[in-house]
Parts: sequence; C-alpha cells; structure tokens
Amino acid sequence: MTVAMLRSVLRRSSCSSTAAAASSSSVLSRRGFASGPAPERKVAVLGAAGGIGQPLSLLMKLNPLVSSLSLYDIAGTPGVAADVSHINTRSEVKGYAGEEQLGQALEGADIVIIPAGVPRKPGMTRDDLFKINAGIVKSLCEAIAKYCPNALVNMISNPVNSTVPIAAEVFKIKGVYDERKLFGVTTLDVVRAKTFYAGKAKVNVADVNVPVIGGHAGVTILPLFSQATPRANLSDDEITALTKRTQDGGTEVVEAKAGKGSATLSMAYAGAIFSDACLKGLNGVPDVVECSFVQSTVTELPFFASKVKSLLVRHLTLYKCFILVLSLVRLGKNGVEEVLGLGPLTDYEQQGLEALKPELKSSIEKGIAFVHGN
Ligand SMILES: NC(=O)C1=CN([C@@H]2O[C@H](COP(=O)(O)OP(=O)(O)OC[C@H]3O[C@@H](n4cnc5c(N)ncnc54)[C@H](O)[C@@H]3O)[C@@H](O)[C@H]2O)C=CC1
Ligand SMILES: O=C([O-])CC(=O)C(=O)O
Repeated sequence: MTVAMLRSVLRRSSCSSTAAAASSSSVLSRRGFASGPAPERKVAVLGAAGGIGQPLSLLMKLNPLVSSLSLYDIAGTPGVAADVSHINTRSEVKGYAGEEQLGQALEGADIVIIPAGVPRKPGMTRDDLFKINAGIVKSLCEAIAKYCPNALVNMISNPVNSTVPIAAEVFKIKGVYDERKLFGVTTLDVVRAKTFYAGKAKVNVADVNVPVIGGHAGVTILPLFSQATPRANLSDDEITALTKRTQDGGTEVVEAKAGKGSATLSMAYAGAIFSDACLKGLNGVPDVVECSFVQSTVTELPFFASKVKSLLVRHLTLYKCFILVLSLVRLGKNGVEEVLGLGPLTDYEQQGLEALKPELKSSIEKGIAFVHGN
C-alpha cells in the first residue's frame, strides 16, 4: 500500500456521521489540520513490540500528521524502531525499552496509544485478562499522569470495559483527570459491523456507516443496524445474526488463531483510524466523528458508547463509548466536545441495551475497585 493509499484510507472515519463524511471531502480534512503548516504532533505507542504494536507503529509512521513517533515496550523496541524509522515519511522515530526509559518515551506526547498487555487464548473471556492487564495499565497510566498529563489516551488493552475506568481512577488520584481525553478504542467493533453489514446487505463497504454503542466485550457490544446506512431491507433473523457476529468477532479471530493470540492486524488498522481522528480533532479539523468508550451521561452508567460531540480540542466528532457506554462523540482540540444521543432504537436494540447494562456496570466497578485496592 502506498502512502497515498493509506492516507486515503485514514481520511475515512470509521463510523463517520454525515457531517464527518461531508467534511472528509473538504480541504481541511484532506490536510488533517486547519491552517498554516502541519503542527508538530508526538504519538507514543506503549506495547509497540507486540502483535498489535508493530503493525500499528507502521501505520502511525505512514500518517503525515505525526512528526514524532515514540515506540515503547518492556523489550524489543530498538529493533522495531530501527526498522520502522527507515520508512521515508515525515515522522522521526525513537525506540524506548524498559521502565527507566518510559518517562522519555512519554514526555511531550499529544496522543498515547496503549496496546500493552496479554491477549486471549481460546476459551478465555476478555475479563480473564484483567488479572495481568489491570496492573500493566495502572502503572502505565501513572507514568502518563506524571510525564504527559495533557495527552489524549487511546486505550486498546483488554478488558477495555475495565481498563478505561482504571485509567480514569488513576488520573483522578493524580489530579489530572480530564474526561474529554480518555478513550476506550472500540473502533474494531465498528469496522467489523461495517464489513459484515456490507456483505449481507450487498452494498459498497466504503459507503457503510454503523453506530456501535455499549462497551467492548460480548453482549456489551451493541451495533445499531437499524441506523446503518445505506439502508437495506434485512430480516429480523439477519439482523440478529449480524449482531451476534459483531459481538463475537474477537472470539472468531481468537479461535481461528488457535492459541496464537487475538486480532492484531485489523486492530492495528482500527487503532490507526481512531488515532488519526484524534489527531485531526487536535488540529482543529471540524466534524470528526468516531465511536469510542468514554465518560458519558447518556445512560445511568458512568462510561458508555453513544453519539457525542467531543469536548476535546475543537471540533472532533466521534462515536463515543459510554465511559461506561460506547457513544458517538464529536472530537475537537481538547478531545470530546459533545456526546451525541443514541438515536431511535428498535425494540430488539432496546432489549440489547437493557441486557448489557449489568455486565458493563460490573466491569466498570471492578476496574474502579482495583485502583482503590478493594
Ligand atoms: N480494544 C480492542 O478492540 C482490542 C484489544 N486487544 C487487546 O490488546 C492487547 C495487546 O494485544 P497483542 O498486541 O495481540 O498482544 P501481544 O502479547 O502480542 O503484545 C503485547 C505487548 O505488550 C507488551 N507489554 C507487556 N507489559 C508491558 C508494559 N508494562 N509496558 C509496555 N509494554 C508491555 C509486551 O511486551 C508485548 O510486546 C491485549 O490485551 C488484547 O486483548 C486486542 C484486539 C482488539
Ligand atoms: O477478542 C479479543 O480478545 C481481542 C479483542 O478485543 C477483539 O478482537 O475485539
């Protein structure tokens, strides 16, 4: 894939609204910044030597909005950084390995992407990863609070429904929490919903939009196919099957990889799309819309994914995960500008929403309790 092709892919927001779709053809969106020369932007990837980290680092190196790419892992990053650094694109690449170099890796970062932690094996749930990944995420967030408290944090490590609340609690304790700047990356659910819907509805996948709300595990993932565009006449059975396949998409990959990890390549793609949206928001591009798991008041849950306008920097619009629920959000120069509503739900979707709340609530509470030593 050429840089030009990648740019064109990144230009497409994963669950872009009509406004975002319209803006994607505008000069602003094409450039990825509002005016003047491209701003300097440092992006740090924590867990950069891993299955997601390596292809994600490659994709971030291809993004012209990045001027400095900082690759951190407990080991292996000098090699990944040397490799990626030979690509003839804008950003300067540096590799950092081991805890003593974490501060340098983070200093000055505008965006921190976290795919650090263990992946699932067949038979495991995402929650089974909590025991190991909760501690990893907590210590990385403590370092973020110290070295780059103003950065936007894109949390990929599972279980996202708990790791995002863990990050929020760490930042609160450190006195640096800004709910506009913390995102659970649920873009892969949207990517899958679009792919599966396009296949079933027999429409061009490049034209498809599907909001996905809730969280990022099993039934907490709730695609709203009634709001999918272009519209298609699918039967109730087809909608049920599409919903289930989207909810089980991660497990489908885990089983196919048969013990060799979970989704890495599609996740790297999804992570690159989401961080590109964050960069555009920071750069003042209007109407950037993605889905993400963010703090929300859309439901009684503290985190939820739904439609939101971001309070982030200026005008980034994003599908926001409720910070206990996944939501559509508008992103801007400070992160989330506005959390958008859920829109009209069918009875089936309303039932799905009620059904996901107990699990999502319990995963959120588990993350919060972990940080407070309960
Ligand atoms: N949000 C989402 O949609 C998705 C999330 N994931 C999650 O992403 C995580 C990573 O998955 P993979 O890349 O496949 O795993 P992996 O095992 O291939 O890579 C993880 C990397 O994290 C590093 N790491 C471990 N502890 C660290 C620390 N304290 N600081 C920095 N780096 C550290 C490891 O050295 C390794 O290089 C998993 O928790 C997985 O469940 C995976 C797919 C989709
Ligand atoms: O299923 C997993 O463990 C990884 C993941 O979150 C996904 O692929 O959606």
